[in-house]
Amino acid sequence: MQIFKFGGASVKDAAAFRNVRFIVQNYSVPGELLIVVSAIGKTTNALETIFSKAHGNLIYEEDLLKLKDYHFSVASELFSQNENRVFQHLELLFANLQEQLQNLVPDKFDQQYDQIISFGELLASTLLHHYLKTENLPAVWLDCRKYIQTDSTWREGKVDWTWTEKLIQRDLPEMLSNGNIIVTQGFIGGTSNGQTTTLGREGSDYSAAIFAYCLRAEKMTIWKDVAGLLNADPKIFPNTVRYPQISYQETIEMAYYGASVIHPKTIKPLADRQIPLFVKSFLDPESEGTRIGICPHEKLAPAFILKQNQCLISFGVKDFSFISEQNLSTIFHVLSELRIKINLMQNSAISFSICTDYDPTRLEKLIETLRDQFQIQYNISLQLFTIKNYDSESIRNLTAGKEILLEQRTRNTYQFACRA
Ligand SMILES: Nc1ncnc2c1ncn2[C@@H]1O[C@H](COP(=O)(O)OP(=O)(O)O)[C@@H](O)[C@H]1O
Ligand SMILES: N[C@@H](CC(=O)OP(=O)(O)O)C(=O)O
Repeated sequence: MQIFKFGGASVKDAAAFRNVRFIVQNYSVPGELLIVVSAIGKTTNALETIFSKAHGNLIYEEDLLKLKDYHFSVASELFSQNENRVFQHLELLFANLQEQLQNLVPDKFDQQYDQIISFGELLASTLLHHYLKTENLPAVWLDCRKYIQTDSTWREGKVDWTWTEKLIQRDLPEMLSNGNIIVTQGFIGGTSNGQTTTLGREGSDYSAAIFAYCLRAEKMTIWKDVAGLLNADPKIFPNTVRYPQISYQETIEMAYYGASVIHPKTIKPLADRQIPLFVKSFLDPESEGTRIGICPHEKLAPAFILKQNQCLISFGVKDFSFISEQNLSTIFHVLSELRIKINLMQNSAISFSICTDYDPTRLEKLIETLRDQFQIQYNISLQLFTIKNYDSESIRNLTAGKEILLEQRTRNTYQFACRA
């Protein structure tokens, strides 16, 4: 059996849904397919805006209506009005969403975030399930919150692998053996007491990998708007090249450094069970794409990765002592408590610097906690560039004209933070 994952871009309108149906019909067999789908288009961003407005007691009704219109306009193009079960389902979901938005309480921000933001995937999977059925495909809708079990680390639920695998193995092989195509949600999971969690933004690739792992799938395909895994994001860098095949190791590093085409957590479950991952274009499904798996280490074209909106923080010692392991341990402890992830770090005799994603709330807490012990300085609005498998020409071309604040080079990887 295999797993298909369709992201927001591949289900952004009615034509995109028709294309998904074409791919399902032509590249899979009923009884051997589980589909993971993300929220349509930019729905998750829209839900984040609605949630933060509702939480701040601001007017959000217009945004909610726009989101509802978007879903109903896609539905109206796909379904005739008299075939109304899908419309009822969408109405119910929006009524539920509205009710939850009206009952937010001031604390529990992250917990409530998950309950609200998860509606995107519930809506998208409802649309896709009904649409495939209308097209005479044997689709069944699966509530993945009953299968992907997580702890209650809101916004980044940690998967309970043993329990998740047990539940999936208990029910899904039988559902598939009855000839069904399972349609489920990406990005979301559930706790043992029935609360919804999310797995981290852009986490649907990871959801698909969880299902692939637990079902010991033969392969998994993520359908994207690009020709495969390229050596850079074509929206940012000109003249990209596609990797026809690439190892898990190389891919996991690219994802870690910020290649947003694959969620960084996706690779490990697949590599653990040696399940190949295909990145293919939903715009040109016949084309070869990229195969990620066990493969010989060839010399790869340099890969260019850009992380935007970075913050460079420097911790200086206040007396004339050096940065010690004791200091570092204090800093790391606070970073871990605040869930601040380090993208790059470097120390000198009297200071320690890190580059992280800019999050004003977390930064404020960090400074508040450590200001008595360290002199803290920071710069925001920075870019972090990484070149994997660099050569001197790629470094020269990329750094030209940039004001570099921090740089680092290992045998295979060159990184620098600079002003945007
Ligand atoms: N190395 C890369 N190769 C291909 N695409 C990349 C790469 N790095 C970033 N991207 C971007 O990833 C996008 C696809 O990922 P994403 O938007 O998350 O898809 P979806 O939300 O549909 O799953 C591409 O449109 C491209 O702009
Ligand atoms: N909808 C979620 C999860 C996701 O992975 O979406 P996509 O597959 O469109 O990147 C998000 O936008 O974060």
